[in-house]
Amino acid sequence: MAPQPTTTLLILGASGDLTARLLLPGVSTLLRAEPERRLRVVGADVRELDAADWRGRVQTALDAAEVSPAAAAAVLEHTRYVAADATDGDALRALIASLECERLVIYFALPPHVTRLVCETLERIGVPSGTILAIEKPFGDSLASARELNALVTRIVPEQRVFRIDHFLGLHTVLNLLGLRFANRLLQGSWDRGSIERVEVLYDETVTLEDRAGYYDRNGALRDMIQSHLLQIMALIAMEPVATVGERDLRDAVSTVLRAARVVDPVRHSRRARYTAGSVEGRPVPDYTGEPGVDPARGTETLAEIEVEIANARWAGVPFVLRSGKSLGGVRKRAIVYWRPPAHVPDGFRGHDTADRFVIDFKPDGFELHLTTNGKGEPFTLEQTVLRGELGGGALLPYGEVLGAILDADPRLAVRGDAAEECWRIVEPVLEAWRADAVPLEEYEAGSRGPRHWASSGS
Ligand SMILES: O=C1O[C@H](COP(=O)(O)O)[C@@H](O)[C@H](O)[C@H]1O
Repeated sequence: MAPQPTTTLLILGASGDLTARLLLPGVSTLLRAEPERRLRVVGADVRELDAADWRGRVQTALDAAEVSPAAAAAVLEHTRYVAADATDGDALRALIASLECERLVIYFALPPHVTRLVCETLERIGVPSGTILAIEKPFGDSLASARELNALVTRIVPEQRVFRIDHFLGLHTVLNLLGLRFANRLLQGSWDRGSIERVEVLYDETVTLEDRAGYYDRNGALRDMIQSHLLQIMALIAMEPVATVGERDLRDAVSTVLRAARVVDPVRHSRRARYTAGSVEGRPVPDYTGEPGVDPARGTETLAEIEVEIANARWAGVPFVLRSGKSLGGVRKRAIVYWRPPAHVPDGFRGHDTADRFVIDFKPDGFELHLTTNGKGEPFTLEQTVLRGELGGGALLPYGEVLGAILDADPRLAVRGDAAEECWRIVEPVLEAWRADAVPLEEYEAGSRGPRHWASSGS
């Protein structure tokens, strides 16, 4: 087999938190699992960063992942950091020329408005043939901006070489949804409106802003989590069976189901809230509006919920509730599929009142099947038995999984342009209703489960 070309991973925005916290560790787990990969890592950002500081960051990630000495040495030999403003055409041209690379991946670890400026620059100066663009979420900040960005990036490289990154798509449980849904008969037979009453995708976090107010306060929970990650998860739960797990089949099926999805009444079917002072896991948490970097006038929500309807023969009438928030009292990162009650439970049984459900846990990976069964001892008393299973996690961190796919030019784990637009199309009416103040911005105490009257605060 011909040797693979060396890929240069050029990280724009490399001095930021995302690179140190997620990208470099992701690259490192990839190199631990596949030390034969020929990869050069170059960081660039407007901020000056000492060469030793950058090398130290790379080395720390390689050491933490226990990458083999030979593979780590190969990366460290060539890695470097360049202080450059990538929105400046001359600076970016010089940076790309200095890479002398066989194959280039440009990774945008940048806020959406800077990503757009850099893409405009790339359109002017051009990129080496075969270049891949890997763009972090959120992809744009509205339907209109996502459309413009799609048009822009596909003037630089073809769609197949645009990787809209969503690290959730590298989560094993999320990928395992495909096996769970399509490779066993048990679930396939009851995966539709005839059997399922409601689906919830919940992503409750205990973390607060983690020094990301600059990004988060401009976006809020709906844009940060629901518009991207949770709608993608919903699509995998709801999509039609595919003939193959090939890129075209998978991404077509995701887009098709997203096209059928909508928030029927954005005022009745959305909620927003932000946290007030409280305590999370023993840590005091200040009022959101008092967090450093937050502009209280923006009215940013830290907890959001929407109810989506999928208008097709499989799902019509089944609510898909998507919720995510920060500074909550407990972590819930799961999807819950509630089955309808049986058509008839024989008279004489007692204790049958909890819906049977299938719970898919994203962190840690696993699932639970809650089934109504006969109680222990007393034969005519019903209770719920929980069957638990682990879902195979992989050797890679989600970012490693996603980066591996980028380096292999396999777009299955990336969001296609039309799907990115559909996600914005779904949330846009909600954003509009919120802008018009048609939905009140409620409050919840940090450390609680959210406003008490929200149904999703209890399940
Ligand atoms: O993309 C994001 O995801 C994280 C949650 O993902 P996890 O893998 O850490 O569970 C979220 O905290 C962050 O705000 C968001 O930007």
